[in-house]
Amino acid sequence: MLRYHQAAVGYRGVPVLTDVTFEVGPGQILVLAGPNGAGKSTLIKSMLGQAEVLSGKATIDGPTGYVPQLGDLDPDFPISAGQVVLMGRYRPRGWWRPTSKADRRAAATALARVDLQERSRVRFGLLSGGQRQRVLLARALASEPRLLLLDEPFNGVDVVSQQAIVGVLRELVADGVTLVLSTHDLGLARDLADVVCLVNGRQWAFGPPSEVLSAETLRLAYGGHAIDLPDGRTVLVDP
Ligand SMILES: Nc1ncnc2c1ncn2[C@@H]1O[C@H](COP(=O)(O)OP(=O)(O)OP(=O)(O)O)[C@@H](O)[C@H]1O
Repeated sequence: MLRYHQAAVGYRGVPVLTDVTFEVGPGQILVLAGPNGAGKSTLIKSMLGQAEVLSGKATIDGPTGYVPQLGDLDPDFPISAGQVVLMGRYRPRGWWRPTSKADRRAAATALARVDLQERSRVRFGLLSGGQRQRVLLARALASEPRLLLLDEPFNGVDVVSQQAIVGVLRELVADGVTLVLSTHDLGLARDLADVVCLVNGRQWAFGPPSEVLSAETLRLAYGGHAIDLPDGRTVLVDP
């Protein structure tokens, strides 16, 4: 479904993240973990063709859905929740064609799946952070992806929305959809991941969470900064 081999990714020829080697199969959850600025978003963007694969090899099997970071969007954009979700039909339909009944049905089903059907006409920017994130998830679902990429999906998200999102993600993997999810929350990484890719400028480890999220590997990858351990503690580690 998704395979990177000794890849370097970055922008305009300059690498941001190197030594990326991993493999994820259908119905698996890959968590990209690492501190702020580690290159997690860049790795996700490389899967979308929005960042460059500068060397090595990347194989991506679509169709691919994308849930961007909430902060990347302008909440003042005058568009309703339902219209945002309908945008997810651009690719399957062709953006130049008018929306069909089937598109509108698919969008309504996606919005219902994240439990926001009654908010369809509400302006996107008036929803809470958690609700906006669920709308963005619904937009990605409307495109019927087999590979779903989520960039920090729980940032600025309330507990109710986080639970709703996790519930949908678990249904998706049960249907064989592959998930790639970035987070700097190591507890969340441990809870959700089948496999974890730990990055910070380069890939430091890849494998099951029990191996990758060990204190020793984290110390190496984080290089002596404050880290949130998977058991909920935050510790300061010397460089
Ligand atoms: N479009 C871009 N062009 C050039 N450099 C960029 C671009 N976007 C990000 N970078 C740089 O790439 C590095 C990694 O950023 P990235 O957003 O991938 O990290 P991250 O792990 O997702 O961090 P965060 O958790 O803060 O989102 C940063 O130094 C950033 O300045």
